[in-house]
Amino acid sequence: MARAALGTAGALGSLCRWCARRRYELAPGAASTGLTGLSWLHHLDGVSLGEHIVYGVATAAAAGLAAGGLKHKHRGVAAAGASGMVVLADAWIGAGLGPSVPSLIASALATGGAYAMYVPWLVKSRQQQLSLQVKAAKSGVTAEGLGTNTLAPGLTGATAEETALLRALVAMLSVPAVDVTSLDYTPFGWRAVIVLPPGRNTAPQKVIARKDQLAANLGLPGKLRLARGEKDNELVVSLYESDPLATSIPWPGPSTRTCTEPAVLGMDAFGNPVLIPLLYNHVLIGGSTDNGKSGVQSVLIAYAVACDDAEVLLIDMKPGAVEFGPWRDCALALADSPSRAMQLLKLVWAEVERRGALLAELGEKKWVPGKHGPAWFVFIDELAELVRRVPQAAKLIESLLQVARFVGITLVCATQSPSNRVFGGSTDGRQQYQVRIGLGAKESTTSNLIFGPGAYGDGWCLDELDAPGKFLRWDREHQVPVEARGFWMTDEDVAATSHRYAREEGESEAREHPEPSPDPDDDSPPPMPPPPPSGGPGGGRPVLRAVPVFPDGTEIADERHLALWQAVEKAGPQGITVDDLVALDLPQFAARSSVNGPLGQWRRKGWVEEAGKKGRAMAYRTVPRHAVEEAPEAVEDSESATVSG
Ligand SMILES: Nc1ncnc2c1ncn2[C@@H]1O[C@H](COP(=O)(O)OP(=O)(O)OP(=O)(O)O)[C@@H](O)[C@H]1O
Repeated sequence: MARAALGTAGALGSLCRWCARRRYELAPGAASTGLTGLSWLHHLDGVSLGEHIVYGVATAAAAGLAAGGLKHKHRGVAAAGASGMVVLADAWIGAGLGPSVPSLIASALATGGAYAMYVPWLVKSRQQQLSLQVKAAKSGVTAEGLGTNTLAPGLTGATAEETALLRALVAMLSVPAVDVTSLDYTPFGWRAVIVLPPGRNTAPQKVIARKDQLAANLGLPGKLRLARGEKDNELVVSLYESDPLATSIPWPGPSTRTCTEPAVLGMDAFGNPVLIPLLYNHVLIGGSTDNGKSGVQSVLIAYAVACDDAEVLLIDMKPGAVEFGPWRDCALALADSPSRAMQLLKLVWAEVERRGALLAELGEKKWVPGKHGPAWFVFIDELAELVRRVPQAAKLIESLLQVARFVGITLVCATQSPSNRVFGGSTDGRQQYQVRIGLGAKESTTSNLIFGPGAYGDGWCLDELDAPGKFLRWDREHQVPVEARGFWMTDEDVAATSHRYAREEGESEAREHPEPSPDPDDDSPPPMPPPPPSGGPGGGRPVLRAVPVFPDGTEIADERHLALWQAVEKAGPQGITVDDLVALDLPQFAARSSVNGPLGQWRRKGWVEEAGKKGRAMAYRTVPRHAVEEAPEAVEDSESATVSG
């Protein structure tokens, strides 16, 4: 009830503001309608014969005046007489007949006539006053110096803020704005949408680039924010008089138990909750260090673990998984090193294939959590670090981004330094992220890399976010930047949530994973889904194997190198020759030259040594690990060294 009343009051307020803004355009229509209304009132009161005679005489006099004006070619007198005649006739008909079709026709004719005369005058007068103002501005005379009454009516808005904005814009562009389509008062100040005029330097991006000038022209206290509106000629102007997001907003707890509803990430400056539809939408989170990326991810993880129809898989590239470690107990899998990350990604890929095959069997197009099985949310912290350390992960992630959505698998990737390499190299993987969240970052390039080329110029300015956890969100339905702040989860919140949604000890089954029910009319056995990958639904928590490492502790992320390394290790103390390694026909090592590359590097690092001659060729063996620990620091060398055979 109270909400309906508030809504009605808001709508009324908007209507009044619109009328005030358009008062010059509405004036003739309002006058004519008012006159007709009064004449109907007169009708209700009863019109005497004497009054009819007065109406008649006045109308005839006005007609006489118009005729006289025409006869003596006096345009002014003719126009005044004609208008008077129309207006008086309208009033007479209204008073005589009351609310009726003839009265409405007379009123419409009077209104039309009034506009026919008024519009050319209004346009001319606005042009004159504008040119006067521009001339005055050029010769250094202030608007006030001209006198308030000479200010162009087109530059006087419905409110003081609107007027200030229109004048600040015309002082900068020398052309008035076409329209102010909305001006709303918000918890932080006000926000207006302006339609900019055509011209050489009047595009929103050009105005945004001159924000400081506009702020100076405006001369109002507060912080000015500009952004491109939904249309190419729209500018969104926000004046933050206060900052409703200045203090952190405590996390209110999980909002839902199903991932078919969106996650609530925080609040925006208008006081609205920021809803992130995580299901079927990959999310990219970017921003420089200590600006709240992990905080945002924590809120999203908390949402996902609370959902009965979702599973969480985590990849944390920070040593020791400091960010995601606390969520270990409620995650289906946690990878804390490059090789484990790769295994986890492969596991996810296998699951994508399994789900795809299952959907094909069922003849369905989309994975529905709860019906087909749980949605998977794969969170990756420090995406750039993952791609740097495991380059082949980029391609796999790109493939997942392209196909995983419709099988209910969503990637949520956070990175400090988004770059094309992070997005999979040549192709623009960024486009696969349907939701993008930008946290504070000093460089404009970060804005462009997260939100797309030119975003900074359109107002997606991450350098203006002045507190950790503040962000701008972009998705299909939010194309205009609005400052928001993520909920803040304390360590205690994380620990309590992780404990509350922890998976049972030894839980073998993941979430319920329904199979299609057989068709009673169909004798053939129901389609069997392909076997799940190790772990995951039906297989419980996946086990990420022990990580194979080189003697210096770095992981052997490349599988082909791993096979070669294992072949040398397997040969034992007597070693193996290059020809024997080639004879093993390992992938990518079918020629001496390809074996020589890594073998040479390992020798230079002191991991592999000569084991003596076998026939005419030198055999090689791995150096015992304790010996390697004492070996001098390895020299990074991308060039392959040749090993003699
Ligand atoms: N939503 C928030 N509200 C208030 N303060 C926050 C919020 N998010 C983060 N912070 C503050 O900022 C600090 C850094 O946050 P966080 O660790 O999430 O940043 P980050 O961008 O992930 O950093 P890094 O790149 O080092 O991982 C936190 O310790 C906290 O004090």
